[in-house]
Amino acid sequence: MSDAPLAVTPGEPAGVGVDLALGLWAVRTAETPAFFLIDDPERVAARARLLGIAAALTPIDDPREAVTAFPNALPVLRHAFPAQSVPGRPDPANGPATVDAITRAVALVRAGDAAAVVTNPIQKETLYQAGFAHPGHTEYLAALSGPNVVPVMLLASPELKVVPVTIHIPLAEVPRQLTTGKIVTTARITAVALQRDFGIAQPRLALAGLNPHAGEGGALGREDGDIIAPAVAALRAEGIDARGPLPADTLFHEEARATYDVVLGMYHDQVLVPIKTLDFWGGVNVTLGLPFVRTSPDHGTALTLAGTGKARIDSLRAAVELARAMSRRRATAQ
Ligand SMILES: NC(=O)C1=CN([C@@H]2O[C@H](COP(=O)(O)OP(=O)(O)OC[C@H]3O[C@@H](n4cnc5c(N)ncnc54)[C@H](O)[C@@H]3O)[C@@H](O)[C@H]2O)C=CC1
Ligand SMILES: NCC(=O)COP(=O)(O)O
Repeated sequence: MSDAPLAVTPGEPAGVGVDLALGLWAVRTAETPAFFLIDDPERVAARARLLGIAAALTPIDDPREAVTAFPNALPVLRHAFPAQSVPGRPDPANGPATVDAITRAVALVRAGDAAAVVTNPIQKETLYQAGFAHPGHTEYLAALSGPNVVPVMLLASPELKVVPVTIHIPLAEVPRQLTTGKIVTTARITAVALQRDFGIAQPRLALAGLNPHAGEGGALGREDGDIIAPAVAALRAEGIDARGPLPADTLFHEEARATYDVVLGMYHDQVLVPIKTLDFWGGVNVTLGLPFVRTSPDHGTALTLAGTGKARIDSLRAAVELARAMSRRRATAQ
């Protein structure tokens, strides 16, 4: 299935997702992986006109038509949204259809009609208002995949790979939710994925401390010694090349980056700030631990840019290319 088309979701209809899909298709080359967008063809055509993109669209009902159509027109798998989508103005009325597009993409990849899922950004607050009960794609995709699936968020760029052990929770909750078991499970899934999906035979994992100076021997916080150090010991006992807890402030400069393949950080901003600072455009969000490949741009809905033509396609392009590479690698390994 590695050369099946990629299923691209629209994300927030009032955001930049559709602009990016149109923009990427418009600058496609022979090397661009074929993809189809799950969306309303009329809505996509209207956005193309607004953007001044002379994109040909092919409405499709069967994703298998996408590969043949792609060189000549952007294949759009028909998907209805109940409310008009005004760029920059999310409407919770479109929330269920936004989530349904993700659900459809997963069903298609699991049926073998798509090689991977590439999601455009969702406006999380708007989906919460519409009743969406998951923090984001990561947890929703895991829920769609089965009861025992533990998802791990990886942000990957040529410069750096990072994994937040805790993801979308309030900062005050981090010390409460951080456990040795959670760190070990996250690290195991990460190590397996770096081998399988990125071809790194012996991945080197650097685990950041939670507190300043990794706790300074307990004087600046006890979690580093009590929770993270035992996780590192357990991982090393299993043969995983893990180091830490390491002070986070000196973990991301160039020489430090040469000493590991991935950093596991203890909370979202500890690792997303460095990667988005180093490489906002080349970064890709990947969900590890799923029975299929899922990638996404690392940025959000960029509401103020929707419909303006100013949104950069780079991160979606990187997400599409990484999805293709990962799905090919998995197919070859089977
Ligand atoms: N995978 C997903 O579904 C993600 C969703 N989000 C959601 O996106 C919404 C907005 O989040 P923000 O924190 O404002 O982040 P954001 O990434 O949408 O915007 C941050 C800044 O980057 C700029 N930017 C983002 N994408 C760009 C692009 N393609 N080209 C040029 N400039 C771009 C924006 O204009 C803004 O100045 C939130 O609801 C958040 O939850 C955020 C990250 C990932
Ligand atoms: N900050 C990363 C992010 O929001 C991505 O979340 P998800 O929707 O991919 O789970």
